[in-house]
Amino acid sequence: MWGMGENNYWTAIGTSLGSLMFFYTLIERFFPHGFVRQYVEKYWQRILRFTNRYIQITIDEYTGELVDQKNQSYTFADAYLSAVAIQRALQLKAYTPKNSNKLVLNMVDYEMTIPDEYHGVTFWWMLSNTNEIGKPRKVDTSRSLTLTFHKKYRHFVTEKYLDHVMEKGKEVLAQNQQRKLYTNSSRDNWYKQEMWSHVVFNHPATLDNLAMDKAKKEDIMEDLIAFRKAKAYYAKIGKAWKRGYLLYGPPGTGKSTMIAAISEFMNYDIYDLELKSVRGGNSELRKLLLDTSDRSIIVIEDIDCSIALTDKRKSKKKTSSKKKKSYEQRLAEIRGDKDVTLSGLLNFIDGLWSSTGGEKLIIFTTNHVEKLDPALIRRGRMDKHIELAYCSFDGFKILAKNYLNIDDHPLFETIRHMIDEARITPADVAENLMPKTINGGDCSEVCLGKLITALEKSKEDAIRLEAEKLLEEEEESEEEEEDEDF
Ligand SMILES: Nc1ncnc2c1ncn2[C@@H]1O[C@H](COP(=O)(O)OP(=O)(O)OP(=O)(O)O)[C@@H](O)[C@H]1O
Repeated sequence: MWGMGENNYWTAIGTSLGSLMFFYTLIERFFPHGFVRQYVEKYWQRILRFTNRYIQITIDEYTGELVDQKNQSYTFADAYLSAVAIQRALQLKAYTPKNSNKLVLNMVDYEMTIPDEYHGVTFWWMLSNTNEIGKPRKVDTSRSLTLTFHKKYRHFVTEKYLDHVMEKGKEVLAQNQQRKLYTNSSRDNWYKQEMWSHVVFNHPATLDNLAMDKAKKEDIMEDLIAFRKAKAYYAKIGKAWKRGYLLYGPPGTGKSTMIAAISEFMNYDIYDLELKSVRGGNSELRKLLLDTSDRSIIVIEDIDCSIALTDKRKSKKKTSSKKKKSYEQRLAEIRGDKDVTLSGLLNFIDGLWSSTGGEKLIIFTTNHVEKLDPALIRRGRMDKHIELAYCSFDGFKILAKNYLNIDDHPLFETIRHMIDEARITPADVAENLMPKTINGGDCSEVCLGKLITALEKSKEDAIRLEAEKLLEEEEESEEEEEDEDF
């Protein structure tokens, strides 16, 4: 009898389990993936709330009653959670932001729980349309994010986890945004009180396809990565989170291309500051620079041509050019334009800068590094000096890969022997490697042949230039000797 009863008992359990499995499979079959899990988690979070072992933190979408008082923390946490939701394959909505052609995935608008794990601790986030469950906010479209965690992790959350959420959220936002190129040279938007106008920046240059020695490139990448991670370090040493790069080298060696590549690598916007267009002098420069956003690169190209290189030299220049002034100078005089001075620029780089937030690179470029005032480029202002040189064999190989999609060719050996002596710029190498017709055929042989001819010519030119220089020097020293005899 007892045996029979036991059998019935197990049969009943088996049948119940079977039915449960059947219903669960049916629900999972006909409802979206994760439907059951999502609802269990949603109520689980509410249950946790009523035990006194758990703490909840709410981040509202708006800081006040008005919709324009957007809470930055909400924006970052929202972006972070969207990324977590993607990883966990939860339900998402897709949209394309204004001024962008990128598809962005975001959390759905109704109540939804997202579990997140950080350093082995599980957190629960809930997106809701109300401030507190059951209490609607005054701002119609208001939403909030509620974080639930065990109270033993209180310090961990406030000291580590929330910082992690904000940092990662910023990164996600930056990846979703398109880079912009700002310029101050057009005054089209001044009536709107906008000092900078911008276009979407889609330059194809990357540090990978930049022709440059491998070791030098790696050094730059390491420097940039270290800078990006150095927020706490800069705060600790009490310095503004900024870094200055000086790019120098002959025309066509890739200074502008490198700026575009750094912008791509860091995902920073570029502010192309045209000093000659700063008509209001140092005070306008100050306003312009205060109007730049964090995570950006401020570029002054051809710094030697943009500003009088020392204030002293400038005043000399002024007196000597009294008789013969250019049309632009006359125009500036009549308009009452004020000059940006070297001391104004230095003052900004050192002092003012500290009050403008953080994570900014400032890049100067020049073809004539020897002309620059040492005060302008001393370490601490321009922390890293990068020479963009004539094309090396390493650089050529990158260009051959970019333009011809080849890693090797029998003509490479000839090029290896010639390229250093030829002193040819990457721009000239690129010009020769560019196929003239795009017919899909392999034109490597022809393009490499063209490059070899260009290398021969360039080498011949370099020799001729050297001979002329020697001749000039000899003539000068002969003249000096004659003067001494006389
Ligand atoms: N190092 C490089 N790697 C890849 N392409 C390059 C490089 N240098 C130059 N080029 C090619 O040559 C063109 C001109 O280069 P770029 O304008 O960057 O040179 P630059 O040094 O800034 O010149 P300038 O001093 O005249 O402004 C670029 O559009 C790019 O196609």
